Amino acid sequence: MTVTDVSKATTTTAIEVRGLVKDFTLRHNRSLKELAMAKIRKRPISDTFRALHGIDLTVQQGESLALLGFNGSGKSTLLKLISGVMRPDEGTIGVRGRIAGLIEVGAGFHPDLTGRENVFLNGAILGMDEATITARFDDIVAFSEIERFIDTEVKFYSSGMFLRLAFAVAVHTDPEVFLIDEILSVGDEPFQKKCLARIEELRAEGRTLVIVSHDLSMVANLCTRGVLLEQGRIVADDTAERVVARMRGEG
Ligand SMILES: Nc1ncnc2c1ncn2[C@@H]1O[C@H](COP(=O)(O)OP(=O)(O)OP(=O)(O)O)[C@@H](O)[C@H]1O
Repeated sequence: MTVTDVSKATTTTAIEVRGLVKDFTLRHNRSLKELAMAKIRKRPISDTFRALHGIDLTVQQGESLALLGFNGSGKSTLLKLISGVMRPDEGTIGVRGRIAGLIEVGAGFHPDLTGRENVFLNGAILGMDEATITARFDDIVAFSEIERFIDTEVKFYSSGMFLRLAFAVAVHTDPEVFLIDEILSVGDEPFQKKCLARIEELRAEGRTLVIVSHDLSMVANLCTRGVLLEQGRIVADDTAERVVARMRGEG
């Protein structure tokens, strides 16, 4: 986790983000001649792109928040910073409680290990001890419905199979804060429905959810709050329904 200081936040705060800035370096492929000319002319061969411009966001425990915005607006970058897989250039991030993130298909899995070995690896990354993973192993595999392939190396898995195992492990870590990026879309419809039902249960139990999705109907149903990003800035923070309506040009 990047920073875990929620001292100034209230006791019900789950996520506290202040002044978050993220820059990426854009490199350009150039020929040797162009590189030499750039050096002679003292022109930079790379430039910086600011993906997030000082984001402030507080999420209360038990809130279900949809991060919305068009392609490239900074949603995944913000989620990666909150989950701790990426570090900000400026600003602070505080998260209270056990956090599980489904951010990229296959992230946290080792390709040369089997599904079974990866359940233990991924479970450990998400903070479960070996005895707990062993106790929950059968439930994890049953949820994923990929029993037949559990001893196959995951480099042979399809993206839907990765999602199945990753989602199954993540929900069995008993997360207090659950971050989900677009990846549900790689699951087939029955599995997506099963994931959504489980997410609903987590919400009903008072877990904090942050969801990135382009499925506007789904997030309008699932989430209570919507935050709209535009070019790395928050431009709306309202009910999910109203933010979805605005994105559809109705608001
Ligand atoms: N590793 C990286 N290197 C360079 N630029 C990046 C990197 N990751 C993201 N970006 C850029 O940052 C901006 C925000 O990207 P991000 O993936 O957060 O957007 P998004 O809102 O999740 O988009 P989408 O809806 O298409 O998934 C984009 O312009 C993207 O090209």
